[in-house]
Amino acid sequence: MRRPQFRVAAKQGRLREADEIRLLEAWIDAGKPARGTKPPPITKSASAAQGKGKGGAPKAAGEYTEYGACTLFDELPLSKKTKDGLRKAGFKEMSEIQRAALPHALCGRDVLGAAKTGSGKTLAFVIPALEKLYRERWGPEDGPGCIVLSPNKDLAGQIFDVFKKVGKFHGFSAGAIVGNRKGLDEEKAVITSLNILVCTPGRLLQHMSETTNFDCAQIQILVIDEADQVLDKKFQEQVDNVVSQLPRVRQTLLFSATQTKSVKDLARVSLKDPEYISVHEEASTATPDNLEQYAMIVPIEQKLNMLWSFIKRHIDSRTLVFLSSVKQVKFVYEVFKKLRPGIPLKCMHGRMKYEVQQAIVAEFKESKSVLFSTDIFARGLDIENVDWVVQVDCPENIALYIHRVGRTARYNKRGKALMFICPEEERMLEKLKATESKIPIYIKKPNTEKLEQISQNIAAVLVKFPNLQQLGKRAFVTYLKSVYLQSDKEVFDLSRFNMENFASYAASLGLPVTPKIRFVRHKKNVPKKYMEDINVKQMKRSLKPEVIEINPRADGNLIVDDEDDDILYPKESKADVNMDDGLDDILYPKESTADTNTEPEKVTQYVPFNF
Ligand SMILES: Nc1ncnc2c1ncn2[C@@H]1O[C@H](COP(=O)(O)OP(=O)(O)OP(=O)(O)O)[C@@H](O)[C@H]1O
Repeated sequence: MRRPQFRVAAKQGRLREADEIRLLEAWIDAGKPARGTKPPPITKSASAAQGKGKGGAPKAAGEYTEYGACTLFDELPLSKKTKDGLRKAGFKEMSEIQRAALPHALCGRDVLGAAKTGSGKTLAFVIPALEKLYRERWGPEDGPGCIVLSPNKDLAGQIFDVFKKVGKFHGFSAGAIVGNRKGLDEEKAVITSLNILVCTPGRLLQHMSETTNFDCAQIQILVIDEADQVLDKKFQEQVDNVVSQLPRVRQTLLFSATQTKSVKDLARVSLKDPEYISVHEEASTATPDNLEQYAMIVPIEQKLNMLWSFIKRHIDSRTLVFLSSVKQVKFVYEVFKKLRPGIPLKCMHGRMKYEVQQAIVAEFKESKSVLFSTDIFARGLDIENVDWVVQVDCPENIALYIHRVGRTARYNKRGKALMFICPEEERMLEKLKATESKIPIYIKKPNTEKLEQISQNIAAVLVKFPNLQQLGKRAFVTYLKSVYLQSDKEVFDLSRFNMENFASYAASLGLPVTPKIRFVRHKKNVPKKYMEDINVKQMKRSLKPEVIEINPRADGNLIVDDEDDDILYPKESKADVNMDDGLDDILYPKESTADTNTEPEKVTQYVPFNF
């Protein structure tokens, strides 16, 4: 039994909170910015005026200041607990997006926020979420009050970490739902009691339909990070289903560096009279100012040589390398590791267990190294001091380019980005260089004298490690598949490559022969035996069994016949092979045990946390 003095202290604490909430509510109401307004530019005199009646805390009882103009977190109408959390985490001055979005979000308005990568959008929604629940006096017994949707579990984990830091002194329970299917039961046991849930739409929906007593009818605030991606067609069904189960009266905040402008998308989440906040709309570039961007025309068969030479010449850098498929990431990582470039190598992709990914990110943060990754980490991943982002494979579109390069030059730091572009995909370069794209990218000529040729060395590695040969073959096939499945045919068109390109690309991967791939078209739901194999004749005629011939019909499905189950039947509209919707182990077959870079599986699920 609690001793009386504890009860007295608890009661006094509650009363103090109630007083604070009353004061905050009055302050928020009295000083709220007019709709559609932006904060004034920061000038020295404006800064000095803070706290003296312009944007500081209330001067006297009943007298409130406008907070739309302030520059410091301390000057906002925030609870002491949030201010203490911010101070402890080292956040003092607001970034542009925070200055612009927080005053509107704090007074309960819906916000559609856009700002460059690395500009601090996370705090622009974490703070209002904490404050909303605090002012509503949300308690553990009230269940879920805030949902944050993120496109993948890694980003969910990262957002959760920010909640943990800033919400340290609050009493909410929160969790990032980041586990695999095995952890579902464990999640079910706690999810109903979490106040703040950070998760992917797929996993949330799964709980909505399978977890007894999991009720989101009281949700006060819905946040969608990377909103353009989460509202994209890949998540459409899931998001619509989730939103249909949330109350209509709620606050909604959408953020992204490349924001959706589609009215239809916005209608789907029923934004009410939202504030459109795009702090960098007038900026001359869509990418961070401190980012140097280069592109290099590199033939497909020279990409690995170029990558290797780059790594060897940047052994004192922290470099993030993007490749287009899991198989490529694994292959390049394994082979380069065997060739010992003189800098630690790591690899990361969406099929790894969450804890393994976390450990790899932590190691990458610690030491100068090269991290090979799929696009699962193109968005949101916040690692300080990444020196270089290298895109070995062409990004699917301009938005993806912006997010990939945005992994460096974060929050006023400097950074560099380099993209390899095959001559066959040069159209992408034109698109990036177009005035409206606002991407200052410079063409760099490859220095062929310094280019190390490593195909022979890779071939030797493959002889020594036959399982890598299989992996190389799969990397080859999945690369072609990823190009084939891209929707932008102006950029991605396999027919622009010729047989020699493919043969030398295979040789550059150290493969003794070009893998035999047949692209077969067939009508939907037509049994395999009736499929029209258009290439057999051509292949026989040319007597080249490794012929790759592509001749898809507009409505045709693609079959890659290489006896590799998980690439045999690519999902069409859900073409992103790296997409993580929280259901990865349902969508994709388990990896074979030959996967050498994943640690033993642990059952990971949620990471609940009581603030
Ligand atoms: N006011 C601030 N003062 C100091 N550092 C900040 C501030 N706001 C954010 N940061 C830091 O800036 C970095 C980038 O922030 P954040 O990840 O929120 O960017 P973002 O805009 O969401 O980027 P992306 O679009 O790539 O997801 C983080 O390390 C964060 O801690």
